[in-house]
Amino acid sequence: MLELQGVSKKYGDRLAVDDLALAVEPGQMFGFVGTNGAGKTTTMRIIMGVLAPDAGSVSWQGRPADADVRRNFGYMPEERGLYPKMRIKEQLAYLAVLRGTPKASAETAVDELLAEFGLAERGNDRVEQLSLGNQQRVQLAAALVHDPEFLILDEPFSGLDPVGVDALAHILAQRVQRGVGVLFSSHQLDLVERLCDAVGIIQAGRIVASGPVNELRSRNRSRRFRIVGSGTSWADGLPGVQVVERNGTALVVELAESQSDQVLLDAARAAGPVHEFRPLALTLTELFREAVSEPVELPQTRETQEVSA
Ligand SMILES: Nc1ncnc2c1ncn2[C@@H]1O[C@H](COP(=O)(O)OP(=O)(O)OP(=O)(O)O)[C@@H](O)[C@H]1O
Repeated sequence: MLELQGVSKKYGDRLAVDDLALAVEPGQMFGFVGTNGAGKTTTMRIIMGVLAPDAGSVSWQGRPADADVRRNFGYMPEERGLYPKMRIKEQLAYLAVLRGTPKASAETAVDELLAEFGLAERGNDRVEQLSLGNQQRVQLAAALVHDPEFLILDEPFSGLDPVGVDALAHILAQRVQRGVGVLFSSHQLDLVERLCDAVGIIQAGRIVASGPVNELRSRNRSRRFRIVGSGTSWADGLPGVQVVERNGTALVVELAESQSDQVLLDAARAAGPVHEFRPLALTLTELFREAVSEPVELPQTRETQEVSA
């Protein structure tokens, strides 16, 4: 298990990560989500040892994460960082050797990865000759080439078209099936919801919600209900009830915090027989909105800091 405990990091007097704790199991796909500047990249850099935290610890399988432990990690940094002019095969083999893979097995691993990524024919091309989607695949290949047990991926899906997203998601899902843990950041909540078993929602450097998506759903009561009854006009003008969707005799409504679901049910029954009455599962977007709705003072942006510095 990858575990972070009490991790804090300041840039000057700006607190970017604040007493952060999270845990990701082997074989788990963990989505790390938060608004711009929430502290995702900083956290991932701390996990990889690129940045030192001011406080707290990072451990893997119970061992403090030192350089040795981190050799088990594969990393796709925000700033990417492949050499655009170097040939793909050469570059990947170089990275594998750098991380301790013997040269002969590095070359085999590169060939296998390129075949898996549909890039077998492109091994002798330079990175800059590839499309953005293919460059992103090579970036992922660079994170995978030494067969790591854990992957830290900073926005791996950004800028990809739906085909590219599916290709990358498929490759990651295969690794997860083999027991590799994956922590990736993303702003695409629908994608995170589709791919991840668990999520961590970060706001202003703090984890405001984390855990398996289903658990988060059951902890947060939905305010949306689907009702199939007699007509739909009975819901009009009901205090604290907003009609979201009508379809024949089916209705989806959003209930205000102040309104009780029992009042809604009574109103539906007063209009005639009710055939269905159920809260709708929260989407990750709704969970996210709920989790970040607590007012937390947002950190100054990098730009603001630079201007005021
Ligand atoms: N090198 C730096 N110097 C000063 N402040 C920084 C630096 N790097 C990040 N910050 C600030 O720290 C906070 C967290 O930034 P970070 O990049 O970790 O967030 P993020 O969640 O990855 O954001 P995004 O989704 O926009 O990539 C922000 O307020 C940012 O402006």
